[in-house]
Amino acid sequence: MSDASYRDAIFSTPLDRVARFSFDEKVVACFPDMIRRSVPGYGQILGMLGLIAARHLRHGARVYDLGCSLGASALTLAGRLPPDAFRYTGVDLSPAMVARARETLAAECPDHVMEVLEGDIRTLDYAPAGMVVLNFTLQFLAPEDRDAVIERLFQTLEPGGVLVLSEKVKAADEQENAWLVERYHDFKRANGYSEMEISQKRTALENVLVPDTLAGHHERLARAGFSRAHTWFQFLNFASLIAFKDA
Ligand SMILES: C[S@@+](CC[C@H](N)C(=O)[O-])C[C@H]1O[C@@H](n2cnc3c(N)ncnc32)[C@H](O)[C@@H]1O
Ligand SMILES: O=C(O)C(=O)C[C@]1(C(=O)O)C=C[C@@H](O)C=C1
Repeated sequence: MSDASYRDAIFSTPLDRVARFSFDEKVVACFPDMIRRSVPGYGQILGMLGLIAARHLRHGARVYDLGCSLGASALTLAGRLPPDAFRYTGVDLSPAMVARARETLAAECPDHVMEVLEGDIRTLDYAPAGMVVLNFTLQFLAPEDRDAVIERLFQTLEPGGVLVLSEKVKAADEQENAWLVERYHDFKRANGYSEMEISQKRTALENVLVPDTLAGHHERLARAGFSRAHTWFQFLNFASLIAFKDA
């Protein structure tokens, strides 16, 4: 994957009009670099997926990775679990992402059962699954569509199944939120992004990536039927939750 991946310079020159952020070919070409430099804890969250699957996934069960982008979660799972331990189904709306994910997975994990579907996670016809990964994807759905997707995922999970939900979050307290966002921008500066890149990306993501509060996520999971959910990771304004369906 790294061979054909470029440094993210998408917002490095001044733009007359900053377009809405979209997962097009330009983003696909630099996505591994973009997400690593833009999401605090991304590598750690990915690394834990294999350990969580090793503990919670029924042997041979299906794993859905919704908004799978280039299939990074599939690569981590394949690095931890043998081929017969799970069947992977990645789903993404972006044709460019799907094409690259298919190439990568065929080349890197030829012995694992890996499929990547081009589709919308709001309307997909789901098959029963032991684990669902929703890493930095729910935040891109219109807020009014989120409840129905989480309810659908609850129904899709087998008894004893788990949902891993990672998201950019906002703090309910205004001052706390401002502090987190400022330090997040420091994090981006430290990772080599300029003021112009930070500000143009922020404009491009306005009304496209709409974060919920952590409490909002927990309430939605409870409404959908999950009996328990924990926040197991937080780094600045990025967090990951695990939700359990009763066995
Ligand atoms: C930030 S990326 C996810 C990163 C990825 N999960 C990872 O860990 O590398 C969000 C992805 O969600 C996809 N996406 C957005 N809305 C979607 C939808 N309604 N159905 C399917 N995929 C969607 C985008 O195309 C994009 O690839
Ligand atoms: O750059 C930002 O401000 C982000 O919120 C990072 C973020 C995300 O959280 O999904 C936004 C878009 C890209 O997909 C990669 C990372």
